[in-house]
Amino acid sequence: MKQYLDMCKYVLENGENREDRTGTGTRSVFGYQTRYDLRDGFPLMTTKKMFLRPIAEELLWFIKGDTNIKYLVDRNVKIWNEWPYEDFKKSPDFNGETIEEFVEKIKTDDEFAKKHGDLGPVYGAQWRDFNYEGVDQLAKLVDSLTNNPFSRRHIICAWNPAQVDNMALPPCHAFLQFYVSADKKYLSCQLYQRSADIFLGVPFNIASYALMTEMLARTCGYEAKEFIHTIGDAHIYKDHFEVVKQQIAREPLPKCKLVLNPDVKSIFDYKIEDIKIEDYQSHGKLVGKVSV
Ligand SMILES: Nc1nc(=O)c2c([nH]1)NC[C@@H]1CN(c3ccc(C(=O)N[C@@H](CCC(=O)O)C(=O)O)cc3)CN21
Ligand SMILES: O=c1ccn([C@H]2C[C@H](O)[C@@H](COP(=O)(O)O)O2)c(=O)[nH]1
Repeated sequence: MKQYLDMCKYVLENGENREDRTGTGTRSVFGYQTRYDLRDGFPLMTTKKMFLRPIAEELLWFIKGDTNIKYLVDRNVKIWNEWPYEDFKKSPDFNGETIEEFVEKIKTDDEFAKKHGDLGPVYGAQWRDFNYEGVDQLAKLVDSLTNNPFSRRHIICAWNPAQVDNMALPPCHAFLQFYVSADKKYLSCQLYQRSADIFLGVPFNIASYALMTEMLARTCGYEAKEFIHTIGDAHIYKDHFEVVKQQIAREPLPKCKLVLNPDVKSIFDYKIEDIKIEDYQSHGKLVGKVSV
């Protein structure tokens, strides 16, 4: 995906060096947009090795309306573990446990998971029960896509100013809008992401929303067309500069194919085994530290 590599280059060459909340330091550009055509393949990064499973599990977790990492931990998805662990370290229950011990306790002790595994009212809560007031944005979206295709209000908003201070991490991919083509054949999705970790987060975010667009398209009677990714603070962490340069030097390979179980008729019914990719070719893995 050349668009992604162009963005990496653009930020390295034109970004400003900035301090950031995590203390790592970034190079950053404000405002950047990329478009991915979903008709010619699925946009899973090919210039480093990726796995769709953690991305799909995280999306199913959002769709369920779940906000506790237990669901992810039980499925060996590690991407959210650091955040509740940081909170746990500050709690009176903390006894010097390592993150591995913390994760093991989440897996085996339900009471512990309930108390220390929740991220607060993050994505899942806002999507399915906005402000804990019963507003199911995802169900409303499915209804409007099905019954009012040309609406300009096909929106899901995860940014909730009233609850943002109670979240382990305020939403990054915050505002989503969908668009049905004039011939009612295609569905496109645009995401506004306020803050984007270009090396670690963005490849996840692109694949996640491309997958969600495909799932919505197929269950609402459309074909997925485009994913448009609009970013506010587009940044590369300083400790990712070298791996990003390595990645830019790699030639993108042909995109893989997404295979969704055609028997699933509702976005709420997908299970992990209904989601597969075929013909995925990639360069080798590239590793970078996550700034917490
Ligand atoms: N600094 C930062 N960057 C992020 O991308 C990010 C956050 N924080 N906080 C919340 C979530 C968690 N996300 C993450 C966290 C870790 C990986 C990561 O380590 N990815 C590895 C593979 C990990 C795996 O498959 O288990 C990678 O190579 O992409 C990716 C996204 C995205 N978000
Ligand atoms: O889906 C995600 C979630 C998070 N990120 C990145 C963007 C930033 O680097 C951090 C969040 O820090 P803030 O100080 O709250 O902006 O996580 C991402 O890229 N994608």
